[in-house]
Amino acid sequence: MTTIAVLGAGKIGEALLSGLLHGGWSTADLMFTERYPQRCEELTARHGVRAVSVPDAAATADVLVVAVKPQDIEPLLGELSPVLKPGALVVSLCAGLPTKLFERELPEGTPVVRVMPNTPMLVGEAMSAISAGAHARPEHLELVEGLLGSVGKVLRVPESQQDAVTALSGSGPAYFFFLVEAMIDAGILLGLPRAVAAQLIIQSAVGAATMLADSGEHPVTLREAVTSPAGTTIMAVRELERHGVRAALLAAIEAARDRSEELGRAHD
Ligand SMILES: NC(=O)C1=CN([C@@H]2O[C@H](COP(=O)(O)OP(=O)(O)OC[C@H]3O[C@@H](n4cnc5c(N)ncnc54)[C@H](O)[C@@H]3O)[C@@H](O)[C@H]2O)C=CC1
Ligand SMILES: O=C(O)[C@@H]1CCC=N1
Repeated sequence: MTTIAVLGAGKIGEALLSGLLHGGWSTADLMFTERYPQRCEELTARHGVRAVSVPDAAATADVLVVAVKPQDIEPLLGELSPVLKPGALVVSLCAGLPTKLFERELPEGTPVVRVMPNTPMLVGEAMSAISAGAHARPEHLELVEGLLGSVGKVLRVPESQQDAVTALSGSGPAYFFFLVEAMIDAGILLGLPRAVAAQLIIQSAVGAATMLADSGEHPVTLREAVTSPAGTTIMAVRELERHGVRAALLAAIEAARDRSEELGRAHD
């Protein structure tokens, strides 16, 4: 069995551990490192996975999944590089950071796979996009596909598309949460109790997402089916267009892509 160490078990690192456990992985094959002892205790209590040091992780794990903030990458790679086992695979979940940064800081020939996952990993519904570094072979990509396939869907993309992927699906869940939050507020504006508004909107989101995923229909077709001539929906759509919601989404996602590129350039 492949042994996985998550280096930096914050929000996404914990989501990966939790998703893998739900996907059938055993606690014996998983471990993590964390800089705060309290966080180690909390995660071990919650998931039964053991906390280890970076040298212990490097000595035992076949796959080292780096899940620290991009700003914290250099000290971690400085700690990892001298203890990394030859042949171990390094998987980065870090937004913006190119594989060449890892290849520069780690021993010559280290296979690196860059991944952009998202937090629905927690419920087995992640969207992850993966790209090979210079020394990653087909079997490394297959291993990562197997790993992430147990917590959601996986797509291979050229690394040049990873900043756009980060802006779309990496950050994407936040945009949906933002919309849901605003729509629940609209229910409050119309005088509904918060719990009622939340139930109405969350179930509508689940239903709409399931239709998008399962029907094979284009979103425009699905939206048109809700939009009756001179009905209620077209009145709302006119307001969405008047307030530039489509343009706002285009600009927002472009800004997220630009930030991902900037995070990478900070380590040139
Ligand atoms: N939160 C999200 O939705 C997503 C995050 N990512 C990427 O995942 C990475 C982590 O993001 P989050 O989990 O949101 O951040 P976070 O701040 O929740 O987690 C990072 C964790 O790393 C730990 N850490 C930092 N330096 C360490 C070191 N040297 N040794 C051991 N532990 C160390 C911190 O204590 C913290 O718990 C980032 O690079 C981010 O771009 C990628 C996709 C989605
Ligand atoms: O906001 C961020 O930087 C991270 C990367 C993608 C989602 N969260």
